[in-house]
Amino acid sequence: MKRVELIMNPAAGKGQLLDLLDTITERLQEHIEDVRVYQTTKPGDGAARVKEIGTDTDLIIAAGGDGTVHELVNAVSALEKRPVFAILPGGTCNDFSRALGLSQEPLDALDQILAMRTKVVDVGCSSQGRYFLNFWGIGLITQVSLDITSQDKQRLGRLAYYFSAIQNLWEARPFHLKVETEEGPLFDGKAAMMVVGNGSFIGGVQGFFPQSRLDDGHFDLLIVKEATLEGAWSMLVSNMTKEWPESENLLYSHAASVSITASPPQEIDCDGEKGEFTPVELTALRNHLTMVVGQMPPNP
Ligand SMILES: Nc1ncnc2c1ncn2[C@@H]1O[C@H](COP(=O)(O)OP(=O)(O)OP(=O)(O)O)[C@@H](O)[C@H]1O
Repeated sequence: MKRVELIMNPAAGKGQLLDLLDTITERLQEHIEDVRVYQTTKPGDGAARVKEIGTDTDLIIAAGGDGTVHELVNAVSALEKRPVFAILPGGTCNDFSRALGLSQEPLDALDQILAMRTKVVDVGCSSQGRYFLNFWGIGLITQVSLDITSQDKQRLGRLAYYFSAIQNLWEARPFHLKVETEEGPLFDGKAAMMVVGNGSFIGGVQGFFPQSRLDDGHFDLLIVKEATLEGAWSMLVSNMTKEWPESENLLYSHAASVSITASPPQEIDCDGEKGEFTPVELTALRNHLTMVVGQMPPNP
């Protein structure tokens, strides 16, 4: 490993990575010949930096929260020849870094990065031109995250997501959902939420897809027909037991590609980014990125 580019969002989290930047840079320089550090100043900066350096680096380290990782993954995934990609977690949830078994302590995660154990992982891709590592969702999941302000996140951290989820259960706005996969029609009916998982963590927990694999070329699909406490409870239990939740109200499946339409059109939450609407087609790009891992649990 000769050339490393650390791209850091100094505004992520509570600025915890910025406080450690000197230590992080020194440690990298002890092990790597050519270390370049780039601090973003606004959204879009990190992606522009990736385009600028292109393949002129062996490793890109995305230092920040899920928003920073999402922006950089979108830039790196679009490259023909992609450098190894690592995450230095510095946000509230840090979902994909958890799925990769990386420590949530930045300096411990840095040691794991320097150990350079890697794994090829799938990346989700939408017909709207967006790549994603963690999840794509509509319905309740979008409502939950729309209701969380950045002050809530600063104050309550991951708890903000739980409070918002409980609040939104009572206000779920059902819609008509039609889903087809490469195997044919999967669902046509009333739904409160659909989540397509690439990684196993969403909002810092493994409640939706406890047995997900990162390299099987398939998404995990979850359709919640009605938002009920019973469904929420079975997901909570599955988070603890790591078994699939069982409920007539929930439909689980796997697919390599999926086509989704909703009426009325639904606002999408894709790895925490909002603003796009259904209809959409999603494809799991098998083994699209090589990523640095920490302690990975054995495959289910
Ligand atoms: N210097 C900057 N100032 C403000 N925003 C920035 C800057 N650099 C990048 N951004 C944008 O900030 C957004 C949020 O970043 P990120 O998600 O990493 O932090 P966070 O919101 O604190 O973490 P989390 O999402 O895990 O709570 C990203 O979409 C990113 O594009």
